[in-house]
Amino acid sequence: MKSISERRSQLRQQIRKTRQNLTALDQIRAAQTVTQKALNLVAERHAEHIAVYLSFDGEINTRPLTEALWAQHKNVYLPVLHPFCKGHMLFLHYTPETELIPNEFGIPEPRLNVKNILPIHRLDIIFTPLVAFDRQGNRLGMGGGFYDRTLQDWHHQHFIPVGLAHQCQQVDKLPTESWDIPLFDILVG
Ligand SMILES: Nc1nc2c(c(=O)[nH]1)N(C=O)[C@@H](CNc1ccc(C(=O)N[C@@H](CCC(=O)O)C(=O)O)cc1)CN2
Ligand SMILES: Nc1ncnc2c1ncn2[C@@H]1O[C@H](COP(=O)(O)OP(=O)(O)OP(=O)(O)O)[C@@H](O)[C@H]1O
Repeated sequence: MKSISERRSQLRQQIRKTRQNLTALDQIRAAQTVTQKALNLVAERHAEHIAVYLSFDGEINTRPLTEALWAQHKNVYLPVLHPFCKGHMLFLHYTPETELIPNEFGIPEPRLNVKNILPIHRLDIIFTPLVAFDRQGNRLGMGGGFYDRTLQDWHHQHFIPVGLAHQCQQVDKLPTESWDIPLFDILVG
């Protein structure tokens, strides 16, 4: 019998490969569907401060959503790896003028500037990347535990965490760890 962590890393590899193999047309359609669902949720929650992420590795493309949010004069934020608190993230204001520099994983992020940090408790929605999810709303990420740490205890906070995913990322039941807390919702494209 394989350990939970072995099963999680095997699943991570398998679904990342499937996701990377989606066609350009699949990607465009999925992003359109998810953008519409996300904008509906933003309106329903009267959300003003919204965290997104810059997509890579076949993740749902958040660019159309980001541009729609800017057009609605919403405040948009991106995760930035914490410079010395290993495994933690900060959320920085993101505008079309924001200068981006690649982090240690090659994902572009805003240059760290204390003036642009928004404390997590002021966010209304955190749109969350994920590799795999199940019907219960559990998520499996890239394996760094970054979002796990940010989202722990979210029921006692103001924001809601909402995953964005392709249909092919759904599994029957994820092998979960003690720190996994189901998301508020997962929008599927
Ligand atoms: N778009 C996006 N941004 C994000 C995340 C994400 O999942 N998606 N993260 C969500 O947590 C954080 C970054 N987490 C990551 C964790 C591992 C790897 C990665 O590529 N790992 C390599 C091996 C490790 C290495 O190169 O040091 C791999 O798996 O091949 C990338 C991002 C913050 N920003
Ligand atoms: N709430 C937490 N507090 C402390 N450590 C944690 C927490 N959540 C996860 N970790 C640590 O982070 C590591 C990676 O966790 P896991 O495999 O669940 O990441 P993931 O959900 O795939 O990644 P991510 O959240 O970055 O997308 C684990 O080995 C675990 O020790």
